[in-house]
Amino acid sequence: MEKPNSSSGLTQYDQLPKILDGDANKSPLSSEVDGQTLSRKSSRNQVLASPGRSGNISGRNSYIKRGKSAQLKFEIDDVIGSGAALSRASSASLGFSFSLAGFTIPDEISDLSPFSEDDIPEDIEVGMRTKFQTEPTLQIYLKFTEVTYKIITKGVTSSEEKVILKGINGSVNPGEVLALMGPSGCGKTTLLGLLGGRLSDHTIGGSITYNDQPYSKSLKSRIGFVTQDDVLFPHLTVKETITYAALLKLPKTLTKQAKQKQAQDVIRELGLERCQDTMIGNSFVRGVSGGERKRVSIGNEIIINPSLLFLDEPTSGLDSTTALRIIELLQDIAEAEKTVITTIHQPSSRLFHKFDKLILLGRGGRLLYFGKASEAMEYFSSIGCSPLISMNPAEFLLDLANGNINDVSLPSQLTKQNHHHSQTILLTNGKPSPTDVHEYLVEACETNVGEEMKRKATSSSSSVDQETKLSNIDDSCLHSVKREWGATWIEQFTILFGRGIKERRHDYFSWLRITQIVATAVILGLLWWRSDVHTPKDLQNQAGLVFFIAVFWAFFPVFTAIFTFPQERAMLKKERAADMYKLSAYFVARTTSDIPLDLLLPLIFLLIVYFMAGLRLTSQSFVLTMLIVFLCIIAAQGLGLAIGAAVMDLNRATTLASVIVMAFMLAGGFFVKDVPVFISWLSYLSFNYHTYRLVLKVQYGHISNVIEGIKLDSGLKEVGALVAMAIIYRIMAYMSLRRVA
Ligand SMILES: Nc1ncnc2c1ncn2[C@@H]1O[C@H](COP(=O)(O)OP(=O)(O)OP(=O)(O)O)[C@@H](O)[C@H]1O
Repeated sequence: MEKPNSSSGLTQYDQLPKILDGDANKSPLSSEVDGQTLSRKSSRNQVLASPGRSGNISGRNSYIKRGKSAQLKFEIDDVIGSGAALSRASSASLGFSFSLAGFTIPDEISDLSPFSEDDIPEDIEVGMRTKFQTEPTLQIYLKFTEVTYKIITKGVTSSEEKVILKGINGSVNPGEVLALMGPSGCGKTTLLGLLGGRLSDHTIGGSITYNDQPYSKSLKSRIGFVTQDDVLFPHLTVKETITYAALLKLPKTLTKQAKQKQAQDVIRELGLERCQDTMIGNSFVRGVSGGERKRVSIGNEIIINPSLLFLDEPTSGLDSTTALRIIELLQDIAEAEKTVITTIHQPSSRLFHKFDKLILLGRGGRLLYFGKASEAMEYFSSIGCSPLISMNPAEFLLDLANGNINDVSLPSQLTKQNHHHSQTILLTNGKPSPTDVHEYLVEACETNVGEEMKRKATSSSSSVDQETKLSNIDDSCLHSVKREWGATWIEQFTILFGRGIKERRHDYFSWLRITQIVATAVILGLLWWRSDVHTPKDLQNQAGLVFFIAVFWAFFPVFTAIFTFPQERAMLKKERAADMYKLSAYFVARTTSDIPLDLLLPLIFLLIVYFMAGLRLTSQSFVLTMLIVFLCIIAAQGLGLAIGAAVMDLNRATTLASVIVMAFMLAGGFFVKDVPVFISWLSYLSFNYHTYRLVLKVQYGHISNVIEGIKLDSGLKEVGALVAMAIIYRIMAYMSLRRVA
């Protein structure tokens, strides 16, 4: 969308009365008609009339009611009055079809008389379309020139350089939606990541600027980045997800209530009210639909009112109607002067016409087109490439980018060139090879229009620069070095702690898990039913149970804790990239939020086993045994966390953990009484060893100082060792985590 009314400096709200008061010819709607194209705002008015899109612009409904008839009439007049302009119109919503011969207008549309008040669905009268994030935000224009990106893949003997992107130029202004299109593997996601500041290393070439300044960390809080896979907690509801994002991301100056209200506003704006109490879900848990999940991901990002919004294939896997809703949503967001950049795989014709600008990438990350989406077909036609049959423009462009030229007419010089070089160039049915076509398109883009594009990119950015200055928004904050956290450390900790408990309550209190613990406890209770320690043999028998308890409550937490960081890696990276919280706050919250839940199950376990098996029946012994088991769990959790954070891969982590845990168990003092000196250090590292000794002391310390060949002392050394393990393993886990986030 070209910037409407840029010189007027009016906000969209300010403009609305003008439009609706019938001054249609001077309205932004008409001012956006650029050459042969209809503006997005113009086409958006079609959407206004579609049922189901309600929102609230309280206080402005009177304008809307007054003007809607004129507005819609204006729209139809515009559409019918300009044949070429139809290419920009929201054709599908009116039932237009695109073909080589041009657009055809269905009879029922051409017969339309102007709309009357009665034609407007009720819900539109009530609320009209949602306005997005109308609070002023720093307008950012993004410009990139000659962007290149290489990766170096290291083999066993040599390393190889691979060019992912080469010579990419473009720009995008506030209020515009730029689509990145191209065949799979052409580098769309990579380009998006580069523009969004998500990729940074020395192999990046060219220049990427934000209001003519390079990327700085302070931009993080102004960028929303929606990844291709929705990174959301499956067990949180829609409302919880967006509210937690609001609490963590919105500035400290807002109260908790204000943040919650903002979350509720976003839920409403995104039309998620009906499913706000539904869990997000995943492949195991039934949750919201794919389209709703995508909207939640978008909501998570727009909650901060970002100036720049990046989206990686937001319509993938969605049906065409849902995909259309998502793209309309992006338009709504852009209209609030945000800069929106999205990759898109294979948009339908309807979707394609909704983008303002387009970048078409070819194989090897080469630029084939940058410009207005509505002018792409015209451009390719001007260089001699047109579809031979009726097809969706996006399909045609992707065919060209993929080298599929079966239904494409090509310029004569390309065919002639083949005749001259028939020895070297493969011909397919008299057509040039896809590689030649690709080269031709790249060269055409570079030589014929590359310079023009660069010039346009520069001129449009400077015009926005001018506007940005006019808007009186201080952009010095764009380049401040200091990070702005949305909450204090303590608040971050509290929010993350609460979120952790909510997300995992289902795991911990799943009936499966409780059944597992209760069943194990009952089996142990039955096997050691009312055991006593009257004889050394009985004592040896019961010591077996004590050792089992020490092993069981070490294995269990290690293998649970291993999953903690690898499972949340994507979420952690995403949230840290957005500077949502300090790593230390996340780490402490994440590791402590498991503790209450992890301590409840052993309590249930011990209550069953202790009394069934007839362990020492004094309240002091029970409490001490319980505390020792708790300490063992906390130490073992530390090891699990450290392994998970160091390896960050579940397969490798579980393999490593099983070896370590088995070694600790064998060195625990039950199986091998006299551990050889050269490996005796292993016993001191084993939490099983310390736990076993402590429980032996509590249970049988009153009988003898030597139990099962183990000399029992005060137990302080063992307690110290377990406490040290709990701390040291956690420090190791934190250090490992710093590498990845
Ligand atoms: N870290 C990496 N290591 C090796 N290859 C990489 C890396 N990152 C990207 N690539 C390669 O770069 C190319 C572009 O990847 P990218 O994900 O950007 O493509 P894409 O256009 O988004 O693909 P798709 O549409 O299938 O998602 C691919 O060939 C990919 O294999």
